[in-house]
Amino acid sequence: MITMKDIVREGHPSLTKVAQQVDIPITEEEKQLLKDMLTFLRNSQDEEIAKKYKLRAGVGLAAPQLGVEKQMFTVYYVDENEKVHEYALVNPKIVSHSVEKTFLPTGEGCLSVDREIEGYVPRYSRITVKAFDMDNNPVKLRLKGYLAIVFQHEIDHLNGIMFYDHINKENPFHIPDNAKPLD
Ligand SMILES: O=C(O)C[C@@H](Cc1ccccc1)[C@H](O)SCc1ccccc1
Ligand code: NI
Repeated sequence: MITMKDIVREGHPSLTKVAQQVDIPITEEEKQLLKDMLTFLRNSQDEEIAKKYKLRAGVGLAAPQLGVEKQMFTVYYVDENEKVHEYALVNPKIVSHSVEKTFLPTGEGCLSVDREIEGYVPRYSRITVKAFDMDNNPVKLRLKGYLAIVFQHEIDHLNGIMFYDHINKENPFHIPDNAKPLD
């Protein structure tokens, strides 16, 4: 079972490298890792399990955060309509995006960052992502809102980019002209 000790922290080289493309079809070992990563996210959002194993809540996890420099990530969260958004994807590419940007008014955090870093993280409001799922099927996803933000945070991890790399250094709370806070 993945716990916080398996998650690498700032300073670990995996977090600032471009991860390797994964050969398709993926191996059984890679498929099992994706399943284990999804289980971590579900566990991290379960009050009892998270308390028992001291897990920080997470809605996304990328393989480089486990020191595995492969283009793989998972997302798991339940939205306000109780809809489960669960993804385990390989070799994702943002193939198109809106000009318009958005940001979380509360800023972002990261399971690999053990400190609060304030400031707005501009993200594309809408993205189209092409990837492969864990059964080697090609997928094309059109995303907006919070899910689009989570995907961009995770895909950044596959390219060695941390959320704070997007924060304006002169004014962390600078709002770009074409950006609107996520409602
Ligand atoms: O470190 C990670 O990649 C997981 C992040 C992903 C994330 C952070 C900010 C904005 C979008 C995605 C964690 O989920 S941060 C902790 C968290 C937990 C529940 C809800 C929101 C953020
Ligand atoms: Ni992160």
